[in-house]
Amino acid sequence: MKHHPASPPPSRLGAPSSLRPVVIYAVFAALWILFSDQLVAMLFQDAATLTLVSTLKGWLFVAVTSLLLYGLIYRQLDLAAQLARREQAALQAQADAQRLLTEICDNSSDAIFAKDRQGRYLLFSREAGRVTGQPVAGVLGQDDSLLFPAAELAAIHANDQRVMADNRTHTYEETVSTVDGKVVFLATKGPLHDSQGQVCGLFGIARDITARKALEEEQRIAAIAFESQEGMLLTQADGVIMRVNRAFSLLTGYSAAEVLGRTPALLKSGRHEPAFFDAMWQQIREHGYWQGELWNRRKNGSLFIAWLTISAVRGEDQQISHFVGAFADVTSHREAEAEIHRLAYYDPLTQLPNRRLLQDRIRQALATSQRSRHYGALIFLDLDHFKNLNDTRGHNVGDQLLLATAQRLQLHVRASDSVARLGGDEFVLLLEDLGHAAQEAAIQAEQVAEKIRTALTLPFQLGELTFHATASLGITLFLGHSESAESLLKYADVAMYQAKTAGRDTLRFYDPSMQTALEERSQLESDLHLALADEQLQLYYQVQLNDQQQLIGAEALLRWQHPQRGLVPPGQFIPLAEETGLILPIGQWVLQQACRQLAAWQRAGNALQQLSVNVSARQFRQPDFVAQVEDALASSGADPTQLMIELTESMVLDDVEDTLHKMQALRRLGISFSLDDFGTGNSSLAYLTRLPLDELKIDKSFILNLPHSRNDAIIAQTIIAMATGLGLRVLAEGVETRAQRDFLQQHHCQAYQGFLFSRPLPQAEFDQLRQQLAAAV
Ligand SMILES: Nc1nc2c(ncn2[C@@H]2O[C@H](COP(=O)(O)O[C@H]3[C@@H](O)[C@H](n4cnc5c(=O)[nH]c(N)nc54)O[C@@H]3COP(=O)(O)O)[C@@H](O)[C@H]2O)c(=O)[nH]1
Repeated sequence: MKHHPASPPPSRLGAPSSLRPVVIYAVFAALWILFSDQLVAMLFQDAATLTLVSTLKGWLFVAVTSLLLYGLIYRQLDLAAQLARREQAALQAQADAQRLLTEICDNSSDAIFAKDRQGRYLLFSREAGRVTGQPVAGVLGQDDSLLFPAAELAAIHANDQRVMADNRTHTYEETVSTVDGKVVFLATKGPLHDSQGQVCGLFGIARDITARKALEEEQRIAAIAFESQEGMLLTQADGVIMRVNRAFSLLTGYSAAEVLGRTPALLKSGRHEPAFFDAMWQQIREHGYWQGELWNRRKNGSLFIAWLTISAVRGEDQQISHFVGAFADVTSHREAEAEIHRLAYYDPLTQLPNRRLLQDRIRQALATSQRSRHYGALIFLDLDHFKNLNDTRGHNVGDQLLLATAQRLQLHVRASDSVARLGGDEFVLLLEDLGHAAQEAAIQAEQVAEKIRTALTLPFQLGELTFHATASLGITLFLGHSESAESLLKYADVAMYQAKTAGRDTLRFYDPSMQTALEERSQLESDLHLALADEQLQLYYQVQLNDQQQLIGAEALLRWQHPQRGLVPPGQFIPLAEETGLILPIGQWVLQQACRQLAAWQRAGNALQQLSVNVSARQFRQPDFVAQVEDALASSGADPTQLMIELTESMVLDDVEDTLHKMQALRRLGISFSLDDFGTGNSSLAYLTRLPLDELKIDKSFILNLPHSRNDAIIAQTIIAMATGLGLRVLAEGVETRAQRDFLQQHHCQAYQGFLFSRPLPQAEFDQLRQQLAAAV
């Protein structure tokens, strides 16, 4: 760049040009004085000298005048030259400034531009041309529609207008499409003015801040992410905590100030071995990452399970510079999962494995047995008469027995064996590793089963109740995969039923023939469901006589007229009905039918003195049993005094208070009571005196061997004496022979029932018998 000095060039005369005319005139004046005529005349007397002086004076005048003229002309010429030089310098400065501007524009990494009021480009820098992909020359005089899509023009235009309207500089972020894609510019735009100071356009300097914006966005997202729901902590490479988020404080109870400068070791729960952390850090060092669950301790000491991710952050030198930890409290998830697992695989009452888990364990045991060729065994256990306890004492007491049973079972198996509860009173034991030989395995399984059977006979203390339980057990052996888990369970179940059939409180091994019996039982059960609806049930009547052979009443006995099997005796289906709960509708039907028959006889003028009806424990324990009886009497119109309800000793003893309460209520209606099967239970004189009984029935097992059996004879006599003493009528059932009847009569038995007089008969035949008996009197 050239330098243009502001001062003019030095004078050739050696003096400043402004002094030059003064000097000239000063010299002239001096010389003029010197050569004045008077002075010359005074100084020089001769003419020649005077002429010479006069001539010199003339020449001097000419020289001075010429010099003066020359000075004037020179001065004018010098001024013109100066002016020309100044103009030249100004033009040069202008050109320099233009070139400077162009150079700045073209070398700037920012896009620089200027537009007129109409938005036409006046200036467009090289960078502006590059990003828009347009030649600079082609853009000048054009507006933005040449450069940007229509959708982007409005914002640019609005910004431009604002700058011009405000007449001041503004900075905008403008996002436009360029050859580099969408680019965010930080555009500084200011007004341009014309010579009158009017806004005539605008200039702009636009800087590409796309990368910076992206970085800012990343940082913003990272900041949001850091403040997420997950606990976050950032540590130095040495583990010292540098930063934690709010969720960290919420989850751990530690404020940021409390943990900064410390290490995450302050969260240690003490539940993990050092090896756990060694493995964790080794993985982070090798893979830069670890994810998993660990127990942590909050500030308040409580523990929680954290699902933790640790990521190593490496610097440019690839060395770990930081660690980022993110964790969520998954304690409730894990608890819920554990609860779901517990519910899915464990019995909620006893916490023993349930059927699902047992089946799984059996499958595993089969696989183990397949490999080892060692036998295993399944023992299926069912408590005897558990339903009675449940029905009579309530579910709470029943549950206590199940819990106590579960505990005893666990005491008598090895840790490697499994005890499961399938439901109700059914338990299964899975024994493994019983040796190579079947016989040896059977002996071992039997020993365990026997030990358990014996253990269960020891009294259970259920609250205030001392309870004696027994159980029936079925055993099946297995070796390898010869049978499926389901089949084995079925076999053990079948064997258990065999044990029940054999009189309970015993054990049986599985025999394939048992399966048939089980299937029959299950068929019977489904048939029984239909029996009521299809009116296959009937009441038979068995006469009861006094010692004068006179009819004093009858017992209603249930029969099932099965379409294929014929007449099914109650001994075969009443226990099944009790187990399935069908006894409730069946028992209700019996009551109603008995009352209807009593009323029919009454209406026919053939009233029966008394009709005994059997009631099951489950039926009697129903809270609305009294109402059911009332309903049967009311709907039939039967006389309550003709109805006698037979209860058993065990029923009465199960809950004496409830029994008493119901008996008293029924007694108020006029109903009488007979105590059935007397002598077979825990005969207790104490309760006999408390209950509103009318009759004792000596169980037929004591009659069967009379009069020969001395024991039975004594028992029968005692019962008769006791009943008489209590003012109760005594009835002997199962009287089949005259000898029995005679013996009983000798000992003052008052009433009799048995095949000697008649079998239970259908109503029509019973009516005929009654007529015959009446005629005989
Ligand atoms: N809950 C209900 N139980 C009922 C009902 N009907 C009957 N039962 C009970 O079923 C058991 C078997 O009854 P059943 O096969 O009818 O046997 C009764 C008589 O047939 C039988 N009996 C009568 N005389 C003799 C005899 O001389 N010898 C002999 N071997 N058996 C004889 O005794 C049974 C009557 O017993 P009990 O009821 O104890 O008086 C039985 O337990 C019935 O209770 C019902 O409707 N509901």
